[in-house]
Order: sequence, then structure tokens, then C-alpha cells
Amino acid sequence: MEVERPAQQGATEQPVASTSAPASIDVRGLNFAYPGLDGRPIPGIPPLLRDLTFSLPPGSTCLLLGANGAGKTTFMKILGGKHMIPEEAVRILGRAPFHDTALTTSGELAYIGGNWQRDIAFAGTSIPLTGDFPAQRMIDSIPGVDPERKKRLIKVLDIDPSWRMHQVSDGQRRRVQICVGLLKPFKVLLLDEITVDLDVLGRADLMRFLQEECSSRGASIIYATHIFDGLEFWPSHVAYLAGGRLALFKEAKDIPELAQGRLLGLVYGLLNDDREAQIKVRGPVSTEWDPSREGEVAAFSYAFNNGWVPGTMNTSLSTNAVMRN
Ligand SMILES: Nc1ncnc2c1ncn2[C@@H]1O[C@H](COP(=O)(O)OP(=O)(O)OP(=O)(O)O)[C@@H](O)[C@H]1O
Repeated sequence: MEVERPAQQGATEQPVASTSAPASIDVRGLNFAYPGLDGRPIPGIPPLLRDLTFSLPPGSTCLLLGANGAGKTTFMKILGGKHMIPEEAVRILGRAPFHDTALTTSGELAYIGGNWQRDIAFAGTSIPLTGDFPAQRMIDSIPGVDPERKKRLIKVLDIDPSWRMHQVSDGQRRRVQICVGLLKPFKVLLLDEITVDLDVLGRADLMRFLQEECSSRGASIIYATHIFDGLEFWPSHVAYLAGGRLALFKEAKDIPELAQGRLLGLVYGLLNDDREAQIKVRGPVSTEWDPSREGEVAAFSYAFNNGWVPGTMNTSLSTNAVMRN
């Protein structure tokens, strides 16, 4: 197998995205709250995402970071057109991702995330996937694909087309999932923590391939992850989500830790600051469980996860979440 080694830590040159072209991804004052069981905003709970504003030019490779529960997946799903939001709040390639369904059906906007399970969710229960088919059939099921691109992806992801999909390991299944998701030449790609199951070489090859896609075709990628090793070479931008806001959004060239090969140290510091800020706001948490306070605790935990700051609460719950699978 031919493998490409990841860039040396500490001696990295970050990609630079084009700044003169119109933005690939443009977010203007985005607020988002999940609705309660009655489908309405939950009173007294601020939006999960608050007044998010940023834009990425074509050719960007943006790392999206944040603690568990910070809202990364939610944000990526919004960008991917899976939640309904006001049309003007998010523009992908100048279009509204939820309302302009051609963006996703054409493959121009691609979202790869979540698990590919062996079970099929059906009417509230789940049925084991019993089909026996090779990886090649999954890959060939996408119509209108450039055969050279297909070959290249199979090689980059080191896929054996004869793998039986019900027998392969999680990492092998993940490789096929990623391959299928990348067959169409995207213009904007949203990757939500999809490299967890990949071994270190597989991940390095994939990240290098994705970076080339951005530099050669002007495509843009946002990649949300908790795995940072060897990624210093990859981003043109870094974003950190905390308390519903972008606590950091910078070009890679303005982040010395990347050139020094210390991305992990940077994220560790950001997570630590984030946690300390949360503790200051909420005080110590009781470890005693009182079942009579279940509703209150659920509301508290939601508010805590969202970095709610009493007194500065923004109650403009502008969005009803409508989910598109
Ligand atoms: N469908 C939903 N309905 C209500 N709340 C939700 C829903 N999905 C997620 N949440 C809440 O939104 C918050 C953010 O979740 P999200 O999955 O976006 O975070 P994340 O940053 O991707 O976390 P992780 O790093 O753990 O994957 C969490 O508090 C979660 O409980």
C-alpha cells in the first residue's frame, strides 16, 4: 500500500484560503434553540447557538472545536440544511441550505457525520441489517460519478471493494461511508467527527486528500473533531465554540501554536478556560439525586450545557427546529 506521511509537527505551513472571492459559507447573526416537547421554544432557556457570525472564503479548511455539548453537531447540521432556520441567517455558496434543496441533491453541499449502523431504525424499533453486499456495490450505487475520482478515493481510503458490508470492522465500514460521501466533487463539505474509527495512516491520507481538494478546486471544508494529533498542517482557519458563541475564530497564520505543532496544547487550554468559566457561572454542582426535582434538573442541565449566564440571558428564541433526516 502506498501511504503519504503526515506533515512533520513543528515545521508546518498552513494553507491560505482565497480572501477576494465571495464567501463559500456565510453565517449572519444565527440563533438556534431546540424546541420543547410541544414544538415551541422552552421558556427561560436561551438559544444553544447565539448570534453566530462568520464567513469562510473558497479554499478554506476550517477546524471546528469545542467541548462535548457545545453545539458543534447542531451547527454542522444547520449548515448542512438539516434544520430549518431563517433563510438570511446562513448562506452556503450564496444560497439557503434548508430551503434550496438542490444544494444537497446536486452534491455541491455534502454533510458526512453520524454513525452508519448495522441496525435500521424503523417505527421506533430497530431491525438488524441482514443484507450481504460488497463495498463495491455501495460505491457503485451513486450515479454520475467520475470513474477516476472513484478509483482515487478507493485508493486513498484503502478500501477492498470485495469487503462484505455486514462483516467488516467499524473502521472499514467508516472508510466506505466516507468514500460514498466524497464521490461527488463537493463545493462545501461538512465533516462531523467521522475519522474516529480510522487508523492514524488512514486519517492522515484522508486529511491530505481533503486539503488538496480545497487548494486545487477552491472547495471548502468544516471539520468538527476531538482528535487533533498531526492536524497542525491542515486548517486554514480554527473556530472554537463555547457558550453558544464563537469564542475563537482565526486564520491559521495568526495561531502560533499551529506552526509550533502544539494544537493539542491550544485546545487543552481553551477547554480548560471554557470549563472554568462554566463553573464560575453555575457554582458547584450537587451530586445528590432528588427525583422530585427531575424537571428542574433537566432544565438546569440544558442551561448549563448551553453556557447560560443569568442576567445576560438572550431570550430571542427565533427558531423552531424542523429536522430533515
Ligand atoms: N434533538 C435534540 N433536541 C434537544 N436537544 C438536543 C438535540 N440534539 C442535541 N441537543 C442538545 O444540544 C446540545 C449540543 O449538542 P451537540 O450534539 O450539537 O453538541 P456537540 O458539540 O456536537 O457535542 P459532542 O462534542 O459531544 O459531539 C447538547 O446539550 C444536547 O443535549
